[in-house]
Amino acid sequence: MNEVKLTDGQQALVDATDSLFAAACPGAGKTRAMVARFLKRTAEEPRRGIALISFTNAAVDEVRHRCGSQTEALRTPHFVGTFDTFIHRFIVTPLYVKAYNRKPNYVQSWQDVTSTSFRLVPDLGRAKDLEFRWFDFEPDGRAYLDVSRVPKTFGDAAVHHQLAQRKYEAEAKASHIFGQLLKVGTITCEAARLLAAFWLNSSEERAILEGLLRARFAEVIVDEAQDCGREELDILHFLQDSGVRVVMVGDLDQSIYEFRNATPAAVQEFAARVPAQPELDDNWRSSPAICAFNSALRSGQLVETARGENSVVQTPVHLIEFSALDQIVPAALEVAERYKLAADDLVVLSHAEAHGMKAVGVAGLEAAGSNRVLAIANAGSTLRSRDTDPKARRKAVEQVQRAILATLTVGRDTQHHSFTAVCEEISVDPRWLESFAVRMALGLDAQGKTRLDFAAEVREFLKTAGWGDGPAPASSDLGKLFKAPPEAAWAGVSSFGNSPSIRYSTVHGVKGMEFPGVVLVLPDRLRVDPVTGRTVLDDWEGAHNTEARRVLYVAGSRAQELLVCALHRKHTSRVAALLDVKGVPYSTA
Ligand SMILES: Nc1ncnc2c1ncn2[C@@H]1O[C@H](COP(=O)(O)OP(=O)(O)OP(=O)(O)O)[C@@H](O)[C@H]1O
Repeated sequence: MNEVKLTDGQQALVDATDSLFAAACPGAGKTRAMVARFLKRTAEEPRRGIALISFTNAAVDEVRHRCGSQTEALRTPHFVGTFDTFIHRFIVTPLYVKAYNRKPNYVQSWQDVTSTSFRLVPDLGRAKDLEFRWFDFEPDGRAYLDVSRVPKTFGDAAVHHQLAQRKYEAEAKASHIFGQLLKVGTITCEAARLLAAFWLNSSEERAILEGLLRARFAEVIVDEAQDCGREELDILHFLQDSGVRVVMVGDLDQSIYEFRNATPAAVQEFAARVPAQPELDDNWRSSPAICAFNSALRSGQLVETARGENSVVQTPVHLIEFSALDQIVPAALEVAERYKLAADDLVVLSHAEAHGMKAVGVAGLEAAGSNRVLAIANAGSTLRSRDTDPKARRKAVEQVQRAILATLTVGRDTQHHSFTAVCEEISVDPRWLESFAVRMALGLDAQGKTRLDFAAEVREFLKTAGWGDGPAPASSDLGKLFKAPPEAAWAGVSSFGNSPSIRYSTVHGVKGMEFPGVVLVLPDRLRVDPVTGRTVLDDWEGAHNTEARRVLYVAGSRAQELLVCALHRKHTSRVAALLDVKGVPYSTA
């Protein structure tokens, strides 16, 4: 087992006997403390379980890893998993089985189910498909179209106007599809949350669940509790009311999932009502200048102190100015060099992926559109490049899997079914499909080939591949499904080979992670909030606690030794003035 030394503050979280909400600064060792508590509590509770809930699979993997050899703690009755899995397994599945007499099949998102892209009849003209994610659903399945989510690319002004006019029709259709999905048991995370909320409102179902959960769990620990949305808070309330101890730890300023209903105000309100609210203000990750930067962006009173090995690092925050995004990396590398940091130590972070990508010189994947041949070319180069992040790799493989699945389901009605359900229906092992997709993507190299040649190669590969015991595609379908991509899109393929010399990610993609150096990009045009009319710098200057501001805080607080703010020249003086006021040590040299 790992020898873990805890500070007094961390130990207090481990030993607490009441429900609590601990507010912690970045790098406070939240996960370390929560894992220590989980291991202690699982050893103490022989019969009932302890649940440790995180929000992402990456966080769950990290917790599992940190449990080391103590695998007893990972077995039933205990639980380590995401909030979604908890909701599925312990709330929705038992009640769904009772209501429908069959097991539900969970999928990640609406996009995994074909029928959630649909068209109206008669059609809206030259428009793309309508998408489920533009709708909000009520627990009873009623749908509401949020026109602000309909992208400009959906169609021209006339099409948008028509959609607004036929809003009720679109909502009725979405609602109908939702009902179909529920009936066949295809449930997304979002639908599961709705169902959970629906059932928690019924006293009969509540009584059933209360009995089940109280018998099963003594305690539920929630890491990164700031990410709780309304539904999760309702569930935690319910658990508390059912006599289950609830232990939460989080940093409200790292709440960056407003699009998922996570609002720090609601979490704060919840926190104020739990019996204990300890604070952790020692930052074990970052240098004093980075801690000062964090405190300058924080909304609450907490002031953090650098405590770890980087507390002796004197490096100020560096401001570098650019007028074009491709100037950032050379300037950042030059600063890094002064502190003996290399390209590998750095990550470029931006709110929108496109800015980070452009800064490091990567061609956009979205160019792939819906052309399968292009998706396969893309996937090959993504997998071959050492530097692409795991999410991009997974996305690329998924696109290839979809392309293969399309060849095996020609003429079948798969639209209401998830990826896994389709595999099941045509007897294809999802793991086989994944490895086939990877083999195919790596086996075909688009570099230096014409679009027509490469498309022919893809068809040939599929024609001659070993399909094992499973179904094989009909060669007559291959020509239709694997057409050569348009010339303009193919031109991007030639730049695939140039892998970036420096990592990049969105801020959302690096939550919970840490890097020796962070390069935080503030581009030319900052997003203007449609409601407040303010940009992130307006928010910072006006002391408005908004998500845009918290995104900056999450980004900066990932840095251990060096934080470089890469600012479009329009913003330099404003940021410098803010750092002056807040007393953050910085350099523009
Ligand atoms: N008591 C401690 N002594 C030494 N190092 C520690 C201690 N606690 C945590 N650390 C180290 O500090 C760093 C930050 O810890 P961790 O990532 O768990 O923090 P966190 O609170 O989850 O951060 P964030 O919320 O910002 O993602 C890690 O490198 C961790 O190993």
